[in-house]
Amino acid sequence: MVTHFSRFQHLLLLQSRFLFSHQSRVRRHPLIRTRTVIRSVMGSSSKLLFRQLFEKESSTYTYLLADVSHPDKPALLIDPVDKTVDRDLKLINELGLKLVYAMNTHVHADHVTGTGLLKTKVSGVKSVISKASGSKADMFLEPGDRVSIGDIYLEVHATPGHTAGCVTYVTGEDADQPQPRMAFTGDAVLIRGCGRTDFQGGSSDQLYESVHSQIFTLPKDTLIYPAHDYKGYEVSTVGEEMQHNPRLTKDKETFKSIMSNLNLAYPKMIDVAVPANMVCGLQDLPAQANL
Ligand SMILES: N[C@@H](CCC(=O)N[C@@H](CSS)C(=O)NCC(=O)O)C(=O)O
Ligand SMILES: [Fe+2]
Repeated sequence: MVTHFSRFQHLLLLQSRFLFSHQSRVRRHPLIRTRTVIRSVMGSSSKLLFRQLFEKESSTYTYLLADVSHPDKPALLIDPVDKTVDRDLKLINELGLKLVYAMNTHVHADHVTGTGLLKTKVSGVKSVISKASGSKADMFLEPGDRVSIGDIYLEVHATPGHTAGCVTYVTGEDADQPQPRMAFTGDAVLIRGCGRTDFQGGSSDQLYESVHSQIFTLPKDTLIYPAHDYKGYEVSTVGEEMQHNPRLTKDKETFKSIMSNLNLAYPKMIDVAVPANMVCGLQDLPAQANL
């Protein structure tokens, strides 16, 4: 009995040492602050390379996704900004990726998209946006369409309301896709906020319906990656926003009243950005003819 007890104790000790050293490794690892490592700790697919990049003047997030298990390492960018195209391309080259798609969640009003510029710098890149946006691009998406890079795909969900053509890109639900799922919500859902609805065909009624039917119906652990953040957040989840979003947790009438009383100044670049983004960001460049 004594021997048995001490063996048991020994096992407990070994187990607690393992847990302790594992936790310590995770806490002390110098790369833990990068989002790639966090994603792999969370159990994402090992095929997916994921980076969240920031453009500080417009507080815009650009997302880089690639399938690094594929020999070509095909990659896509979501919501690239013209001013940070060179930074993004440097990273893509350093990582040995092949940029295939430059996508937008909507026609942005606060910055010029980098999609057109990317097309002039990397041959074969295709610009992608929703058909409902009315913008120029190489590929037009409709609800339910999929955009694939290697084995990874994004599914298109129509989420109008901030603009008429807004879409959310959601990683696939199959077991071999990155888990938990990731939703790139553009300006439909911001962390603890949402996109304004006072221009570009915006409608608070429609935004409320879009979010509740297309985003809040995803699994609660789905990661939310917005196009902007003004408050210092990086990522949220569907469950977290369903519980804590100060606008979208309200009933529709209260939401509509909040949205009509935001009193926000128009984005500083709106008069430049919207016309430029309707032609893929290239209104002043000769390459426009190639779009
Ligand atoms: N001050 C910024 C513009 C800020 C702004 O209007 N942001 C938009 C998203 S970009 S179209 C928005 O929807 N904001 C919602 C909110 O609650 O802040 C500038 O001048 O560029
Ligand atoms: Fe926007």
